[in-house]
Amino acid sequence: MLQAQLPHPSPAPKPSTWRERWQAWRDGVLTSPDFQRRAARSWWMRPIARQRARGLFDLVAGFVYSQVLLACVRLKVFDHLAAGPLSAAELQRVLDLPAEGTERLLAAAVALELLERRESGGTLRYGLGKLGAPMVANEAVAAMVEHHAVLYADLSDPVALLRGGTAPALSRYWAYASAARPGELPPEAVDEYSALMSASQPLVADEVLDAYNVHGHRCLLDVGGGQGRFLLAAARRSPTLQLQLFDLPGVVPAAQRQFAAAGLTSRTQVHGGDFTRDALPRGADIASLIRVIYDHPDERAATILRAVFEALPPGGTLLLAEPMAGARGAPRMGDAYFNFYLLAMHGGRSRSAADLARLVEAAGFEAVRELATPIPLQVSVLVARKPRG
Ligand SMILES: C[S@@+](CC[C@H](N)C(=O)[O-])C[C@H]1O[C@@H](n2cnc3c(N)ncnc32)[C@H](O)[C@@H]1O
Repeated sequence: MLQAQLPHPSPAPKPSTWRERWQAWRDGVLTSPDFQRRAARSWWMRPIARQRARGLFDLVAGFVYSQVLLACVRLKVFDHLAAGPLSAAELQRVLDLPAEGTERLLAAAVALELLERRESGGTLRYGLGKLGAPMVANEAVAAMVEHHAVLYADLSDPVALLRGGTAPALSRYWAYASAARPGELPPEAVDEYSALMSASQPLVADEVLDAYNVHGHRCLLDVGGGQGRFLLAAARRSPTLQLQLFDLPGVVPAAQRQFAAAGLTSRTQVHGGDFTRDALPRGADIASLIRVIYDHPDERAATILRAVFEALPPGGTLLLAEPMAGARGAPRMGDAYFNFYLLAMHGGRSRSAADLARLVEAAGFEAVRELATPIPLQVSVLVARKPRG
């Protein structure tokens, strides 16, 4: 029905260059059912045809795969197998599932390489697969997997989301993203996302701190530092480093509790405020923005970067880390995943390292460079300097 209301696109312009003519010919060939049938039957084209069919099927079935992982996380399947493989009957008992549900889950998890079938002495057991093994006691990924229930609910009508005008649950979850005055949000509005960020911070902190050595610095200001997990990791690397955290007032009590529990209160200053309105604390020679800028549209991102610039002394260092579009080996992460996630969240943008470098330079920084991280899918890093003169 809706289809009938869509305007017809105007006819495409005739291809004029050799490249456009070749692309038009290729589109015609690849969309032809006759070609697809012949490709699947030809011995030399079959591997390509199968690979494409598999790729397309994976896109169609992606949600099911995610839910298999969610079931494994909720049932703590990976943790149950951490001590060694178990039979289906043993797993059925610990998972408290009916026999058929157990068999189906195990078959799906094996197909997705989360688990592995292992036979020995005529007994079939299930052990950790190559994708399941890193999930053992992995609080960070488990928290993200659980969190995706909110995102997937918002994505149930992706066209409505793209058209705007919906009220995605994710934008309520990240209360600051659409609040007129985020500085007035109470702890109840920020606690849930802050706990998620804190739980997932181990995916990021070591990558960033391996890429950039904070040892030579005196004081690190983490802007939008949440509950302080990144600063705690930095403090472990550099025992003399002074720590400053700036985040919304609602986040401050939880951050203070974390520093007190780690015995770091005397090395730490925690400041509450709104980085789009308030000045940031002075005194640090390095400031970090970890998973902060991608939450915000360009104008607000520029305001935050200028606030950081103002807070640093001449020669001060900016450390900016977040997942970036176009990251090496992870083309889908920025342009597909974060692009839609940030749309549902409201107003953020997945940016490439080059886009971020332009924003950083526009705020006044110089000598912007990208540092290599082992897993750019998780985080990429830029460093820049405030001019000395
Ligand atoms: C995506 S979280 C990242 C938290 C932390 N840096 C990390 O990587 O775990 C963004 C952080 O920015 C903070 N934030 C958002 N808007 C803010 C504002 N206007 N002023 C100060 N902090 C803000 C949030 O409270 C949150 O802690």
